[in-house]
Parts: sequence; C-alpha cells; structure tokens
Amino acid sequence: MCEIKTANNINKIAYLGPIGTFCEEAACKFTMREQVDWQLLPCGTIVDVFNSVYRGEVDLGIVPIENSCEGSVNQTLDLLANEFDLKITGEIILPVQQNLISRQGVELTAITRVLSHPQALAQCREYLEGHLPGAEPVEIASTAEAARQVALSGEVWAAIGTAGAAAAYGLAVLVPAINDYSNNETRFVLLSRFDSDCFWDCKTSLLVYVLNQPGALSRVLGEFSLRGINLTKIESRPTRKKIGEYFFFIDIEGHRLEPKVKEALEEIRTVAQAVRVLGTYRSAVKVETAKRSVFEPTLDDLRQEIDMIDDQIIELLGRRTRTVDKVGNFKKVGSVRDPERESRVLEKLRKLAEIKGFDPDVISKVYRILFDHFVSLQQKKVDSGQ
Ligand SMILES: C=C(O[C@@H]1C=C(C(=O)O)C=C[C@H]1O)C(=O)O
Repeated sequence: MCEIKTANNINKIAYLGPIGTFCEEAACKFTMREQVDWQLLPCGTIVDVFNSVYRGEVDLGIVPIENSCEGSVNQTLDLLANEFDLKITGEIILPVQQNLISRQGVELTAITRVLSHPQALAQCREYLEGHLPGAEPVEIASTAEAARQVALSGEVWAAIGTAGAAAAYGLAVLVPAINDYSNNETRFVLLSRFDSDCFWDCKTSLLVYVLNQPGALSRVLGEFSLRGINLTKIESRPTRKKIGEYFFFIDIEGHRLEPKVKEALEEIRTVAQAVRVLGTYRSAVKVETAKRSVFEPTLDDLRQEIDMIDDQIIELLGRRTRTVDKVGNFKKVGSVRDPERESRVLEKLRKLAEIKGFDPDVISKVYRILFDHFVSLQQKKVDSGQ
C-alpha cells in the first residue's frame, strides 16, 4: 500500500515527547500497522521534531496539526510554511481523552495550578472553569512534560494529559475524560524528506500563496470545484510579510499526479504567487475513490465528469443571461446590437479556445447563435419598455 522511503533502512521516528504524550500514542498507532520495527525517539518540542527529520537523524517525524475542537496547531503550520522544506507522508487521527492527573488522593479543591499544553487546556476550558475555578492554568510544551513537572514539584498541582503520562510519572488519574466535547480528536501528520508512494485512498496537502486581490482565492478554489475535486480542509496563516496576506493550507482528495489534480495545479500556478505540494499520502478517512487506482477512470467516472461539466456550462449560461439582461437597461430602442463588441468578444474567445484545447471555429458558430439569442432578449426588453 503506502511505502515510506527510509534512509539506510534504519526505522526511526521522532515524536513530540516526553514519554506519555498523545503524539507518542499516535506514533505507536502508526508503527503497529507497519510491518517493520520502528524506534521511537521523543523530542522536547515540535521544532526539534522538524529538525531531526530535516537533518536526516530520523526517517520520520510525527507532529500534531489540528484538533476537532480547537482547530489548527499554528506552530506546525508555520514551520511547514516558513522554515522547513519537508513532505507530509501520512496522517493519523487519534481520539483524545484528556484526564486530570495528580498525586493519588489530592482533593480537587486544593489544586492551585493546572499544567498542560495550550491545546489541552483549551479543550478542557469549561471543565476547569466549572470545577477548578481557583486553579491557575499554566501552559507547558507538552501534556507529558506537564505531568513530569507535577510529579517533580512538591506543590499541589495537577496536569492534563494521557493515562500513560500519569503512569509514567507515578501519578494517578483523578478525573478521566474532562474534555468539554466527547468527540475530541487530534490529527497528526508524518513528516519526511521524501514523498510517499501512495496510490490509493490518497489526499494531497498544498500550500498556496495568493496576493490580496479580488477573486484570487476564489479562482484557486474554482479550479478544484470545476473538476469535482473535494476539499477536506482550508486554513489560512499570515505570511508575516504584510497585513492581509495569507498562506492557504488546502487539503484535497486525490493524488498530485492524477490528471485532474495535475491540471488544476497547473491552472492555479498561473494565478497564485506560489504553490507548494506538501505531499500526497494515504487518507486516514476513507476517500470516495477507495481502492481504485486514480489513474484508470472507468466509463462511469468519465461520464460523471461530463455530467458535472455540462451542469457548470448551464449554470454559467444562466448567469450570462441575467448579466445581459442588466446590460439591456443601458440600451435604447434601435441600438441594441453592438457588432464591434461582438467581434472583440469573439476574437478573444477564439484565442482562449485554442489555448484551452477547443476548436475556435466551433466557438464562432456557437457564439453566433448565442449573440442572436441575447440580442433578441434585449430587444424584447427594450421594446416592452421594462
Ligand atoms: C450584452 C450586450 O449586448 C449585445 C449582446 C452581446 C453578448 O451577448 O455578448 C454583445 C453585444 C451586443 O450585441 C452588450 O452590449 O454588451
């Protein structure tokens, strides 16, 4: 299925540690489904994970990228966009249960501080306000590091984290599942220096930089919708260059080399300032094209695509009708037809047709019919004096 290229066959995976983080759970979930043995290496920070992959000290890194309740992990997005030219080669979605952990027997009312990763604190905000209003929330680099610090301190502190972290640092779970929303899930991504060889159930992550101009983002998105390519995520981050300028992280279903995706990317490159393919990898959630090679569409697939294109043509003709009708408001009796405008439009469309792979002579025939139709609509409007 998805082969992940490794350097010198040493299978090392760096994760956001220390021992007992959700990231470690995600790494275990990944290594369990692989045929080979992996050595798990905890790192102190997300940047350290990126660095060890980039330097080739490990084959893969695993970092959190988004949570179903709290949204994106901005640091991961910013490192991908600005600092490291790395590939995403896989994803893991993990149900996340946050637990209140401390020394056995500690009374909730006595707790003065609650330590955890900012995402974990945010996921339990309502619980903390309702049950531990007097305790000060303190942000720590990871949930497991928070548990470690609680264990080391002599204070009546608690941490929020995994049951594994509680066990690893000699603490107890005082209250299980304190996350405000029960369907709390975190998505982790695998980082590598190489692309994955995934051809089934694929999704592709992109980084698109468009200037702050009217319609720029809409043209980018339009290229996907035109081809029936489903977006599974879109998220923006500031470029750090100028207010109002953003990078867009866009995840789509499909392979980067699949003809319709390739074509969409080629078009987008003509509108966007920059486009980077962060990676094509196996989706953790079943994709519609499940188990079928995206490179061999069936007759049904192709006919579905034609149906969609026809729908879009009709949609656009409807819009053209409404716009021509508005132009009719500027027309006076006797001067509806504008042959000069028609020949300019036609000249432009013939050139465009050539570029887009359509016969310009057919365009001339079709547009002669359309112009006659639209002029007669305007004529009726002008004659009726509406
Ligand atoms: C819409 C207009 O009116 C008429 C219809 C045209 C069209 O369908 O594109 C073009 C020129 C006119 O003959 C216009 O003047 O722009």
